[in-house]
Amino acid sequence: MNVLARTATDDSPTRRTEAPSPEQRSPVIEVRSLTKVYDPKAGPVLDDVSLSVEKGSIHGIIGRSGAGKSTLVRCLNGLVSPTSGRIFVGGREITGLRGPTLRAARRDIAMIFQHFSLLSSRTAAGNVALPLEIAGVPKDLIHRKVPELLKLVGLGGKADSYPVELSGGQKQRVGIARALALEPSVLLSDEATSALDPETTEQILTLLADINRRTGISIVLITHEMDVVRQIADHVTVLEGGRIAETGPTFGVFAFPQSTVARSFLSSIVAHDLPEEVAARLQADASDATDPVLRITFTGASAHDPVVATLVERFGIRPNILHGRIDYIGGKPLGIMTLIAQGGEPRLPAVLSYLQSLGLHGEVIGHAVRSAAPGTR
Ligand SMILES: Nc1ncnc2c1ncn2[C@@H]1O[C@H](COP(=O)(O)OP(=O)(O)OP(=O)(O)O)[C@@H](O)[C@H]1O
Repeated sequence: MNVLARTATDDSPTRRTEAPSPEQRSPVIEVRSLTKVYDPKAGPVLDDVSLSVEKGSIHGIIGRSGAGKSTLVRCLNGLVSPTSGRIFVGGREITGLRGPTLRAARRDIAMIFQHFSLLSSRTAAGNVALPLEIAGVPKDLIHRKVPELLKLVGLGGKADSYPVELSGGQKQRVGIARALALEPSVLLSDEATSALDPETTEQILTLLADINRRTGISIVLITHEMDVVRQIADHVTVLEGGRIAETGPTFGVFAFPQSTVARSFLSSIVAHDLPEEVAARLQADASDATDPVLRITFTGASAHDPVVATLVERFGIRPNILHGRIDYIGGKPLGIMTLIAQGGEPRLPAVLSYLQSLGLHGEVIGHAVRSAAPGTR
């Protein structure tokens, strides 16, 4: 990669739109059966984790607190030794490396942090120059590279500012420029936007997506926030209790989550929990006094079909819509709507096959006992 051959613009897109070339599809990181035990009495913190990060991709690793994300990232950059398993970066095994060979391998994996980790005694330019100085890059080259790196992250005018004179977003931009200085093939982002407000978070994510698109650098985003993954990651791995709950293209994982943990992350952006009053009337089995509660997931082009009108006209159902919203995951529309299909119990199989024929996912999440009180909406 040559980050210096490209410069950033202000109109950078937030999402990847270009399909990766066949060369890009090979893994830049491969983790095989990684297990980490700190304390045998506490059990493994990472338990038989295998995953692959494609070259040129933005791969989110999401999990709740304690899921093992930081341990995984520390194994990837060689700060923590796995108990067992193997890690390959750019086809080269890094597990077991020590001393100078480990340091050389780590140059190819740069990192940005939640609290930026800048030296307060150095200017923005001085911070970006640091890894180049440590690597013994000649001074004249450093003088040429540093301004280009600062320009790449949109900080061309802040070379002489000290960290205390910079906003959180600007500090993270310095952190990104410093991480890119040695032209690594992987950028690890460990909760890099967690200390930033939503607007600055979006700007930093836009910058990361732009750098990924321009330079082809692979980015691994460690986060506990679904919104971060949703905005820029093309692949996601969901960690839970040290194990992989799900992994795959972001849209597929969150449009059709298989695990409880992925579903709960989805709920955090597409709030589709039932109103309490309806939840209290919900039962698992149908009876003469119930109506089915349907959750319909709309994806892609199907998001534009007149489904609700068809439920009324063709199936004679009176839909009582409880919640509906279209959101965007990796730039693709994902709609989730929950409704009580009043009068729909007898026609349920026909309704579900109609939804399936449109490529929609219909799920009966329970059966609501009819309310005596008017207005369940
Ligand atoms: N150096 C260590 N020694 C012993 N236990 C550790 C160590 N580092 C982490 N752990 C334990 O490993 C588990 C996973 O921690 P880890 O920090 O990897 O999770 P995480 O998903 O990054 O959580 P968070 O989002 O809260 O940082 C926790 O139970 C933690 O207490």
